[in-house]
Amino acid sequence: MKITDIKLGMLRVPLKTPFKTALRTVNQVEDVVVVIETDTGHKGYGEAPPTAVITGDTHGSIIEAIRTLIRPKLIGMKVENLNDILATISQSAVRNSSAKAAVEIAVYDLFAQFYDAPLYKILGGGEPTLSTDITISVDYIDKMVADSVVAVERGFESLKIKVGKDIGVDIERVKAIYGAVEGRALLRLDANQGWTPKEAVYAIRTLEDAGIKLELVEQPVKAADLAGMKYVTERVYTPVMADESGFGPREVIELIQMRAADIINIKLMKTGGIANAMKIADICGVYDMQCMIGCMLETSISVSAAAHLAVAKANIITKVDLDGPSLCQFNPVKGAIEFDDSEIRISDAPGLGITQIDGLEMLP
Ligand SMILES: C[C@H](N)C(=O)N[C@H](CCC(=O)O)C(=O)O
Ligand SMILES: [Mg+2]
Repeated sequence: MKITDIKLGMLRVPLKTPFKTALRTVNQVEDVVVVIETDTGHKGYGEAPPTAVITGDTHGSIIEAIRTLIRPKLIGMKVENLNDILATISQSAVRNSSAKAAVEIAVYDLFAQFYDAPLYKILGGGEPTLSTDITISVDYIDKMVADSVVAVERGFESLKIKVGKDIGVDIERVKAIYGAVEGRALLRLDANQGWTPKEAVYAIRTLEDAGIKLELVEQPVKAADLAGMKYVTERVYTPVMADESGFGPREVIELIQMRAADIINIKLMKTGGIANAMKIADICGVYDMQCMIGCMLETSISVSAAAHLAVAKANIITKVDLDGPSLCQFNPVKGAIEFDDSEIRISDAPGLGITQIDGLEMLP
């Protein structure tokens, strides 16, 4: 199965409600879609969101990297020579992790189709179901409480509460939400780098002292401040999870060796795709460290790849934050994965199982 072309498109889907974090506010998913064509007629799909505040990637940088640095090298390569293709993508440029992830996901989609098996079986097997949390955007306290109650009533058992805007209000936000949903859902906080190390320790200890049990706190301090991550991790009982601080395997090894986090959030858009994500899961397995599988603002194209990976590594990837498609007003992707509120069911069709993408605008 030879790669004959790599085409790009744009997929736009409005969100149900604005997505607000300490880093940004977004109203719609607007992602670059990769379609890899082959001489057998099979197509592989991938997706890259422009999360400039986290990955540095924009629409322009994603499109340019794929068109000029990756596409010319991949055309003519055989899908069954997966490791050659992975090395070629990885060596095509430094960084550009979202562009690399989108292409790699499409290649894995084809590789699994070549063997006529769903991707998770190629990655190691497992049960094709997952349960995800849902994000509660940082907002006025009353709005966050109302959103949390609705999410719990829809059956979500884990809520990812965005904080990191103002330490005093953040503490009140979490207390109010905990009071409203206590015993009905686990609370994960994500500060998206919004606190200083001292603020983070103060906030988490204040919540712990108030008897509030948090499942974890994600990325309390600036991404590059590993000493700050360690400072917080050492001083609180609540597990601290690294997100923006850990992109690839090397950074994760550093985080582990420094003991700067208790959990790692693996996202394909940070790792540059599935191969590095598997390496990170294996590294964490060696150190008995748990992982979360996370996503950016993505539809079911790339979220389905993350879901396949998660079920294949379910012994290490024990936490799931794959709510991108749930935040969208509609699902433009047919096949792949089915969402029933918190429950995700992976298709048993070959590859990612994508059969149709509505509203995909191909780029010239
Ligand atoms: C969508 C997912 N639940 C999430 O919260 N991801 C964010 C980053 C997403 C973004 O800003 O696009 C995270 O874990 O920090
Ligand atoms: Mg995060």
